[in-house]
This record gives sequence, structure tokens and C-alpha cells, in this order.
Amino acid sequence: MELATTTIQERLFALPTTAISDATGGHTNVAASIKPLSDHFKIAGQALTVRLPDGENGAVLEAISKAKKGDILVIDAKGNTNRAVAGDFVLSLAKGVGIQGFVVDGVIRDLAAVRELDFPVFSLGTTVAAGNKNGGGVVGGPVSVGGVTVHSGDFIIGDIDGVVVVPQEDVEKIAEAAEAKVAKDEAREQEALANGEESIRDYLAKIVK
Ligand SMILES: O=C([O-])CC(=O)C(=O)O
Repeated sequence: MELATTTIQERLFALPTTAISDATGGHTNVAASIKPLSDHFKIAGQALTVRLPDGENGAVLEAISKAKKGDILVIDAKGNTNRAVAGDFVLSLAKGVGIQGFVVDGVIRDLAAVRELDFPVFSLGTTVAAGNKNGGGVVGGPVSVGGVTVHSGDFIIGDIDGVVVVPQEDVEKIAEAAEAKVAKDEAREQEALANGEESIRDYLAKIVK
């Protein structure tokens, strides 16, 4: 009989970003200004990084062509909010080759169509303007996104609360600590809330001296 094995990606996908933040100490939390463009967007996978010159987006296509299935494109657009790194067409290409989502220190456009496409994008927001196509940019090098350095291969987890980064070498340890935190939170909730006001008062009496 073959045993089902849970991959690290599946374990991360099952965890809330909040528990991962608790496990990392929050040192690699992406700035809160980078938000999911739909509340239900959830991602967990490995980064393929892209660094763009100001206002440009040509290298995004290069990254889409190089990405492995399940990768998350992590795009350093230096916080530029005037020009889109992608719109619904480019995001459809990304979804079509199996990319899992985008995390962008910048903006996209065509939000209505992107929501329709149901492709997870975490960004500073949207703009109406296309990116310039003069070339330049680096795929696969270190980037800075929302104040956090990301290398290709690092793990990225995003949900309604935001985006966290887990360096590749720490992922087993952090997943384990985050799972333990979830279990601890569940036990606390059970203890405090199991029996309405009575258990809440018992819980508070133990904590508040
Ligand atoms: O060309 C662009 O800058 C992006 C765009 O509009 C799309 O992907 O639909």
C-alpha cells in the first residue's frame, strides 16, 4: 500500500499566515500595504523573482516562460503605482502555464477581469496605465518586496491577512512551529470558549492577576 505523503507546500497551504508570522517572529512579513485583490485569494509555494526597472514590465513575460508549475512570481517594481506590471492578458498567460499567483511591490490593472479569472494577485493595488516595454529587468536574482528580501526558491504564503516569506532553508522548522502554534491556539480557544461566559471568566481569572 502506498502511503499518502503531505508535501511541504500542502502543509504551508493549510496554515494561516498569522501562525507562520508567529513562528518566524514576523521578521519576514511583507509590508501590510501589499494586499490580496480578492479576500479569498490564498497562495503557498516557491518564489520565482523578478526585478523591474521603474515603470517597465517586459521581464514579467520572461519569468512566465521560465516558471515551474506552482511557482509564485514575486515582482519587485520598487513600489511604483503608476504603471501596471501586468493586466488580465499577462495574468491569463501566467495562470495558463500553471503559475500559482503574483506578489507585487507595485500594481496591476484590469481588476474586474482578474477577479473573474480567479488568479491570486497580492499587490499595492491597481492602476489604469500599462507598463512600458523598453526592456530590462532581472529574473531569478534577489529582490526586495514590501521591505523583505526574497530569493528564488523561498516559500511565499499569502492570504486575507497579507503575505509572509519563509527562507527555503528554514521551511521545515517554521512549518512545524506554525503547526504547533495552530494546535496551541485551538486548545486555548477550546478552554476559554467551550462553556460560554463561565469558561471565559475562568480563563481570564487565570491570566489577569
Ligand atoms: O500590456 C500590459 O502592460 C499588461 C496588460 O495590459 C495585460 O496584460 O492585459
